[in-house]
Amino acid sequence: MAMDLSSPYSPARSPATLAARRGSPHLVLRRPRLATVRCSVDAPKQVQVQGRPAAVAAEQAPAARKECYGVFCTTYDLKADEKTKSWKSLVNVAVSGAAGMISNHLLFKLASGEVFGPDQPIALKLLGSERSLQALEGVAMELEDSLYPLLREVSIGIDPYVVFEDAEWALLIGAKPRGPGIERSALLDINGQIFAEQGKALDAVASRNVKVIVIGNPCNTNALICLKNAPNLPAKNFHALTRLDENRAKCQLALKAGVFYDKVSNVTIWGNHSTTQVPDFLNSKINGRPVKEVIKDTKWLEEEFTKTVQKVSLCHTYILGELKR
Ligand SMILES: NC(=O)c1ccc[n+]([C@@H]2O[C@H](COP(=O)([O-])OP(=O)(O)OC[C@H]3O[C@@H](n4cnc5c(N)ncnc54)[C@H](O)[C@@H]3O)[C@@H](O)[C@H]2O)c1
Ligand SMILES: O=C(O)C[C@H](O)C(=O)O
Repeated sequence: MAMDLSSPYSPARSPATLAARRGSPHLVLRRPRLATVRCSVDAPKQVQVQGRPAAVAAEQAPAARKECYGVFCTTYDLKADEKTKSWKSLVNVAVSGAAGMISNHLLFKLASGEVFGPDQPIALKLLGSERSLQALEGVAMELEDSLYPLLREVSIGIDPYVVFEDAEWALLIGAKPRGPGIERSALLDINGQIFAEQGKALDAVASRNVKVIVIGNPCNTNALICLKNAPNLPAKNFHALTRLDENRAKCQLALKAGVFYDKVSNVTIWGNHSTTQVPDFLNSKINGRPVKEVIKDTKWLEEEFTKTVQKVSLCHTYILGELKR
């Protein structure tokens, strides 16, 4: 199967390309509350927009209309018996910050079956910000062009109360990322508000057993904020993606010892995902032996190792920031 893994910042999603694809010299994007893009033998026919055949539009009462576009609108010409019999029932997965960099990696893994399995059809509900809506439409188009068999439905929107409806998974990535010289703690105010609102929205409209994974930083604090704003959902369903620092510490120890990282174990990070964190080399092991027995350079362990793990993300963030430009 051919896949398009191009970057969200590639020319494929430039306004000019989007406009050309729409057959208009200027891209005039409507601002729908929720636009639905369907790919399903089961999907009801959807209203066509922007230069697409309008035949199905007449079949729907105005009240039932939802915006959509592209090949999903016309419903694939698949016969129901082509649908794999062993497939599970459709799972609704909401992703926020869907036009951003992290999502651009994740969405295609979700759509391909890499995350939920090759027998798990998926409906993607993509939440963007007002500012990112145009890029979000580009993301939907790239998903559309990838023709993933498991991807049965894509919807995009900017209202969490609409996008999170019936979500069984909510992968919350959308947040203001750090810029050069900015610490994560400085983002707490603005990102805290985002996660308070999204917690309320999940509480109101998501599946009662929705699993929430917070990625947007500071992710552990944001997860707590989200959880506290969703008192009707099980607290055990809220998680924060905090493994990154452990992986970074493992990687640094492996590099210094000249071993592959599977030989490094028992690594713990004390403190928050910030420049005050303490990566614990005292209890870590390499090939089952205490790190200090393998890495004799105590100065490196006590100074450079800690600073590198604390700061490495800044370096990555700058590089990725450069790539975005
Ligand atoms: N936990 C981790 O391991 C980990 C790893 C990498 C990045 N991150 C965090 O993930 C977040 C996203 O990073 P990125 O590089 O994709 O940033 P990005 O700027 O490329 O994308 C963020 C997207 O979120 C959108 N957005 C902002 N507010 C929103 C809202 N209220 N609702 C929906 N969408 C909104 C923005 O418009 C943008 O498109 C950052 O907070 C970053 O620090 C976490
Ligand atoms: O630094 C960030 O905020 C993004 C990510 O969590 C990282 O550490 O690289």
